[in-house]
Amino acid sequence: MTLRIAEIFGPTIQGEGALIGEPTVFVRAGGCDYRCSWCDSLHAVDSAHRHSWAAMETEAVWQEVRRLSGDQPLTVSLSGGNPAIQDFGPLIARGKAAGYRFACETQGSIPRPWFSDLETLVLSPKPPSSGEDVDWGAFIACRKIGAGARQQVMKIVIFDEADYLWAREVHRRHSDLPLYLQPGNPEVDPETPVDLNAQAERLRWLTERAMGERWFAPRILPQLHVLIWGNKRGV
Ligand SMILES: C[S@@+](CC[C@H](N)C(=O)[O-])C[C@H]1O[C@@H](n2cnc3c(N)ncnc32)[C@H](O)[C@@H]1O
Ligand SMILES: Nc1nc2[nH]cc(C(=O)O)c2c(=O)[nH]1
Ligand code: SF4
Ligand SMILES: [Mg+2]
Repeated sequence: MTLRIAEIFGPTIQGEGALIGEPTVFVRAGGCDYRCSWCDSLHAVDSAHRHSWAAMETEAVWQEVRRLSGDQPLTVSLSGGNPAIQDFGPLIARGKAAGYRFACETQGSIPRPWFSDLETLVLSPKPPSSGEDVDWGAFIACRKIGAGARQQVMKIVIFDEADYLWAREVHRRHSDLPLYLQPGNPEVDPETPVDLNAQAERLRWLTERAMGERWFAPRILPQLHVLIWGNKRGV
């Protein structure tokens, strides 16, 4: 199986959502069916960056994961781009046989049989500020396969009041999925420093908005890697 890979990096800590703080190696797939206005990983999305993506056999990806982890089993997070465009089934099988665990971050637009082989499926439907429209039929198909994973969670990025109200409504329809909210980071150029005070202010607004109306369903978290390294790539 040949895979289009934008980058493989780590070990680092998972900076977002349910597995925050977990030692992780990231495999970032090249290519995405979405173009979110605020995407922080355009180097894995925009075909202008295609030349920097590598065509790698599953075995080569696996060997790189082994090298980075020093052969110690840990969590491998499949992200992107949308990793669901490609077939990560063989990589997951290879890694699981060696005791590694797999997580996947996807917007939930393409269902894949290998979702059921994951430890953690993170579904991240996109709110109005992204400029994308969610195909809820596809999202529900992803959920159905994801039911075979050990856990399945939802993570929503919030930039503004419209996103917040949207997240409340989505949670109403999918209240059985544990929900994580994170404030959006509007500065995604890796060369420009992140304004951490402004990020803290967005987190404060989001927290007070939810607590103010006694909405206790979501866990609200910052992007830990952004606090540590800003928009640096490969961390
Ligand atoms: C780069 S995406 C790749 C995986 C998949 N395409 C997705 O969107 O779920 C990984 C995570 O980063 C989030 N994300 C992307 N840009 C962001 C930004 N500017 N601020 C906060 N989170 C962002 C996405 O919503 C997603 O949860
Ligand atoms: N440390 C760290 N945590 C992350 N969580 C989600 C990421 C992603 O871009 O998919 C990411 C990332 O790029 N780095
Ligand atoms: S779906 Fe994910 S990778 Fe694709 S453009 Fe949106 S945030 Fe970026
Ligand atoms: Mg990211």
